[in-house]
Amino acid sequence: MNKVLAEKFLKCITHEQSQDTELTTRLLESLPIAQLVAKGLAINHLALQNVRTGLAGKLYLELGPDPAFSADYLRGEVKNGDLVLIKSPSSKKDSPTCEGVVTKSTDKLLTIAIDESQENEALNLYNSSRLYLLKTTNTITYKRMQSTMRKLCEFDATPNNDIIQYLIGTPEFIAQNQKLNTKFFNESLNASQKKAIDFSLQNKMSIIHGPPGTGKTHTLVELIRQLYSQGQRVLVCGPSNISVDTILERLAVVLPNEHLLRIGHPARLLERNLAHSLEVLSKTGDAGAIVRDISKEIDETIAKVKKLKSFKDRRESWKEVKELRKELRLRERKVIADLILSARVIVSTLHGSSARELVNCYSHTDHLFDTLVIDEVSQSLEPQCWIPLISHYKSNIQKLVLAGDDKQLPPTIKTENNEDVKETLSRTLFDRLLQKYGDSFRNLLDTQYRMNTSIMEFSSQEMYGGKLKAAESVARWTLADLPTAECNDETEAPLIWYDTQAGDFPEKDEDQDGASLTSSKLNENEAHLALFHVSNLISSNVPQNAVGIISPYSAQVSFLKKTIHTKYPSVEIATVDGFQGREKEVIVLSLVRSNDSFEVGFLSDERRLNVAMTRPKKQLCVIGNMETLERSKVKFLKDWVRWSEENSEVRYPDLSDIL
Ligand SMILES: Nc1ncnc2c1ncn2[C@@H]1O[C@H](COP(=O)(O)OP(=O)(O)OP(=O)(O)O)[C@@H](O)[C@H]1O
Repeated sequence: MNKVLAEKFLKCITHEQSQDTELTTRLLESLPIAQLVAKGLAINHLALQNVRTGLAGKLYLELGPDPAFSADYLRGEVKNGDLVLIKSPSSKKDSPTCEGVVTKSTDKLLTIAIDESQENEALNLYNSSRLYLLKTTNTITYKRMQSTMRKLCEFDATPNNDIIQYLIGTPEFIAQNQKLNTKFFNESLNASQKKAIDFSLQNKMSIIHGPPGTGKTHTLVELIRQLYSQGQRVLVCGPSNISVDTILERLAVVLPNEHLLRIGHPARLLERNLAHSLEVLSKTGDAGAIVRDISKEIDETIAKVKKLKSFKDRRESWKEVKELRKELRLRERKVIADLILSARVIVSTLHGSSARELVNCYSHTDHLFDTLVIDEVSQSLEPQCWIPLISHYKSNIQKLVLAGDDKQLPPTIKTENNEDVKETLSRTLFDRLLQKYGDSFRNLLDTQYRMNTSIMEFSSQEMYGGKLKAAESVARWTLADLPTAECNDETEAPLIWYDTQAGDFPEKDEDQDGASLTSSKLNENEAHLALFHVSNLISSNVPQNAVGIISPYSAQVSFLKKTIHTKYPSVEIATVDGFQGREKEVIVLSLVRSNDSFEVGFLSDERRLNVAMTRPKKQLCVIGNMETLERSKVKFLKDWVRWSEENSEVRYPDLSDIL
């Protein structure tokens, strides 16, 4: 059984990787550098300003604007954690190229961490001018999923671990559901949260289903505290750095900090979590003292190398650096193993859980973890969830807690041309287990602490079987309750819909000039209407930073930024994905689609819309053509329009008031 499952996933992951790489390559090859810069995929006209040793002995390259060009700031967008290639425009075969991770990005300086295997190339970049940088596909996650699936294939029989057997399906899982006498650290937890914790404590496997704002993180933190107090060692994972950093931040408030450890590249962590970073701890404080001296020596030698003119001299000095690094690694390995073995709660991304540092510890111990917690499981590919289980097979993990919401964003899948691959990968572990074991081990958190009841209501009915409740503290709040805001028609309404069906708000394609690979839609008048509504709110003293604007279309997001940021720079504008897991006092949702053929494109993705409409706390303002949605083929959209006609304040905007 393990073989069948693993082979199927292996095939799908390999296909997905090739699609992902192909799409990026197609874009990078088909568009000129200026367009890549415009699309946020490249930064041009760079010069290498400095090379230094950064955290964990990695080489850090600092790039700034090339003085040969007039601009003294960098154009383009990269963010911390992006994987990039730094290239020289030379067409020569051996022209230097480096791959690295962005660790810092400002208008004037980019810092890129690179692996020591690329040190020679990095130094040769000093001699090149007009460097540029391209964002690339991160192949590491694919490689880890593939090697995990290969290992799962290699077991002759079903692996000898209860959790793995439940996942693969040999024994039937029978849930225990008793009320325990748990002494909760946080007594303010609601009944559904306490029930979910009791359930997870008494069963080997559980799902905590957390709809928007229902305190999923709150519940996980209490559960981890309970497991910790029982003396357990817990591995906490999620698909992204931000998913696990949110939990770590809150754990740091309630658990002894010396028992918390974060695995992962420091460039990708939230700054406030750096104090728990394995890489940082192994370099600082008492633990790091034995490696600091040698790091200093490495830096001094590198400083010398940079001044050398001839390639031969540089290579000699480089050898010296390599020897020093070897010694550094030996010392680091000991420090790292000590830190891991003394930690009790270890936090990493799913693919980070197979980090060499962790797995190497099995040469000192047979057992690292008792429980595995996976958050945002509905956003994770199933093969990703297998990475910690297989990497820590030796630990014989006895408890698995999955948390997520199958009604919010699914994992991103790049494959478009193969339905079988798409279907296999889009079915998450959450979905598969629910289908297999029914609702018996799903624990729904049923009280949300974010939205006014009217904002929550449609989502609750359509997505959660009408089971969601609004906590008393939020059920009736509106923007008028903000300390600065005036009380008027603009601030008192929790739900507003500007219906644009009169015809003055046509959608259009972003561009038809060869960039069809990423072509998106926009609706300029909707953006002007958004500005109109935001201006009304701000005139009513709603603070700018309380306002968020969401559109499912990236072209509309760009146009909204252009239209709104000159006047209101602190209003946050992003796609739905940019707002997942976040909230704002008020959200303006620009739907864009407005056409006579009732085409709705992306809007048919109900999970994405569910995320968008559940971000606001006190007001949801929708801008959209009700007719286009109502006459589309999508039931969710038809239901939404009909429900909104009854339950929200519908306004009919007049373009002459707006422009
Ligand atoms: N039992 C509770 N009593 C009072 N407030 C609570 C309770 N549980 C959660 N909250 C509050 O609800 C809000 C959402 O909680 P949390 O961030 O844990 O939810 P989440 O489900 O992880 O959120 P998201 O929807 O972003 O996934 C927080 O402000 C939290 O303090």
